[in-house]
Amino acid sequence: MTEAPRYLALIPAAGVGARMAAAGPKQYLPLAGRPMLRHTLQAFLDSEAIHHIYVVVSASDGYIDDVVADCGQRVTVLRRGGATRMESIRNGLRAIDAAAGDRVLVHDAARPGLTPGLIDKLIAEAGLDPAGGLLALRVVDTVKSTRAGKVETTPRDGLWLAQTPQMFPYELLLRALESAPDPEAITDDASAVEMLGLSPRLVEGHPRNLKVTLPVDIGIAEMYLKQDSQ
Ligand SMILES: Nc1ccn([C@@H]2O[C@H](COP(=O)(O)OP(=O)(O)OP(=O)(O)O)[C@@H](O)[C@H]2O)c(=O)n1
Ligand SMILES: C[C@](O)(CO)[C@H](O)COP(=O)(O)O
Repeated sequence: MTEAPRYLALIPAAGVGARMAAAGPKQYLPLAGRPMLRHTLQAFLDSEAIHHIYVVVSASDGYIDDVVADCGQRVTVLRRGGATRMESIRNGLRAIDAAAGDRVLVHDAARPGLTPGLIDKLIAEAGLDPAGGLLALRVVDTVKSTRAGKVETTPRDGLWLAQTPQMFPYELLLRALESAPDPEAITDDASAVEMLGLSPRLVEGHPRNLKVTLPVDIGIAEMYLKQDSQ
């Protein structure tokens, strides 16, 4: 009988938040009374499917110890952040205690609206898929392109916006990131896996799982997080 895989979370949290332009890294901004990253961690702590949680931060990070102080033994901090998201993830994958069949769920620290329900849905629908899977949203607006030097409309049918978590067998993700022709140009983990000719499964996500990127996103994320505490 084949054993069920272990599910490990890997949270890249070594960015500087240039587009947020706050006084410090955006993953530590207070949202509904807690640092953003603490909300993100809570979704994984509340999912019984998650065996262990790894957080990748920069070597000089001065905030993380306070944030994980009450998280217990299921959280490990890796001070191995790189210059790009992909580099931070690659460094993290090389450092975690993972076996061949384990699945790794990579999730942005900057998506604090994730819920245990969304994690469990991703695992239920794609947990055993050999090509992995990710949460994503169907495009609901009309899409314009200016790439050809003029305005063109691209049919939205079949277009999705990638969210995280993005989940893959450990060995596959590491191989994909180590063999990608230009890993620094890749903006999500699934792209690296697609370059190996595989087709990760798309699982319908939720708007509350937005990536907090610009100052305007703070209020939206807080609205969802405050709803949870009512
Ligand atoms: N060198 C980097 C860059 C990003 N990230 C992480 O990757 C996630 C998604 O990246 P993004 O939202 O782009 O965050 P930043 O890189 O911090 O933002 P910006 O691009 O505006 O600087 C974030 O949780 C961020 O902390 C990381 O671990 N290491
Ligand atoms: C991985 C990601 O969250 C998918 O939407 C996103 O691409 C990462 O953020 P970035 O701003 O593109 O680095």
